[in-house]
Amino acid sequence: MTVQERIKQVVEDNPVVLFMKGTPETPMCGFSAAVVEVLKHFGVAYKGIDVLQDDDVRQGVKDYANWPTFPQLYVRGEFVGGCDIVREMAEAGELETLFKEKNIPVRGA
Ligand SMILES: N[C@@H](CCC(=O)N[C@@H](CS)C(=O)NCC(=O)O)C(=O)O
Ligand code: FES
Repeated sequence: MTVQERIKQVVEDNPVVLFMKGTPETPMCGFSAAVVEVLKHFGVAYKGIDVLQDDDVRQGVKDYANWPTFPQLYVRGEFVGGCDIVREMAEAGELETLFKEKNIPVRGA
C-alpha cells in the first residue's frame, strides 16, 4: 500500500481521526494540544496519530489534504481543518453540528 492509500484507509475506517504531534495523552505541540482539548470538551472518541513517528506519514498527510500543517482533524473521511478552524467552529457551535450530522456521539447529546 502507498502512504496515500494507508492515510485514506485510516480516515475511512475511523469516524474521527486527529493527525497530530505527540499523542492525545502527551501532545508535543500547543496547536495539537488545543484540538485535543476541544475533542475532550465534546467527549468525542477519536484515533490520534502521531506524525512525529513517521516522516512519510507526516509528508503524506500534508499532500493528502493539501494542507501544510498539523494538527489535522478528519471526520468520516473528510478533512475538517487545523487548530484555528477547529477552534472557530467549536466556538460558533458548528463543530457540534458537524458531529451530530455525521452521527458522531457527543457528550450530553
Ligand atoms: N495555524 C495552524 C497552526 C498549526 C501549525 O502552524 N503547525 C506547524 C507547527 S506545529 C506545522 O505543523 N508545521 C509543519 C510540520 O511541522 O511538519 C492551525 O490552525 O492548525
Ligand atoms: S512543534 Fe513547534 S509550533 Fe508545533
